[in-house]
Amino acid sequence: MLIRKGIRMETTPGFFLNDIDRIAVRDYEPTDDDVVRARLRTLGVQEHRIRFNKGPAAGSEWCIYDVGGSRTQRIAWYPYFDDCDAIIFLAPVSCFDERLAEDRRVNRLEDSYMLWKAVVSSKLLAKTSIILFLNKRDLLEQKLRSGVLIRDYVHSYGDRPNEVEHAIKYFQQHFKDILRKNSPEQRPFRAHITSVVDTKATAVTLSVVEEGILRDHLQRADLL
Ligand SMILES: Nc1nc2c(ncn2[C@@H]2O[C@H](COP(=O)(O)OP(=O)(O)OP(=O)(O)O)[C@@H](O)[C@H]2O)c(=O)[nH]1
Ligand SMILES: [Mg+2]
Repeated sequence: MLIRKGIRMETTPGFFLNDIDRIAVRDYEPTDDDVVRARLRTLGVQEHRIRFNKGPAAGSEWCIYDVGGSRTQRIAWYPYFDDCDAIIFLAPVSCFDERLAEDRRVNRLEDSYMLWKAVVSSKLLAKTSIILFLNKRDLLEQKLRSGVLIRDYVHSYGDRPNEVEHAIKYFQQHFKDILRKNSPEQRPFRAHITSVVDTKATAVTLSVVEEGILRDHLQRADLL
């Protein structure tokens, strides 16, 4: 745990401890890598305005809302659904064997499926682009390598190979089926496999997402 400028940060195990000599100095300044590894719980809704000065969205300003994901925070989302072009939905694929901190009876992956179903079936969001990030791929890989068996937690996984690519394909198909069955209007299934702590790869993913959101936005404007 790091305490800095009044912010409590829980950390990805090992990452900060391995770098303790760099961090435990008086004039420590966090790097981008430190920032993405910090566990900084979002309370309520945080608004960020970003002006693009290059790429397809150059010249425009986007308003990005970061919403708290835990169950008690979700009620705060609804006022933002009204006028929103796109949602990036992060589902942690490494969490198939974990339970919610706020309700130990609920498996985290099951909770992501339920929340995804609620979001994609919302009539208010029928025209909103929804992009799924199957996130924490790196942690899924570590977990499977350490010997955790998916079928012990996800019984329907059966005899499929206990390997990262097979697992992601299986989870992804489940999200896709939920979208197909519950979306009030037909819409494409857009998914990316991510480890958002890999800032370079994430920048590439985000530029693809940016283009897609712009395209959808222009298409909607054309239809109006
Ligand atoms: N290794 C790894 N760690 C990740 C990844 N994505 C998020 N994390 C870590 O997971 C922890 C939680 O990330 P946060 O961004 O604080 O979580 P959040 O989903 O916004 O949670 P709330 O703010 O409570 O909704 C942090 O320590 C992140 O560094 C990933 O793809 N790989
Ligand atoms: Mg957050």
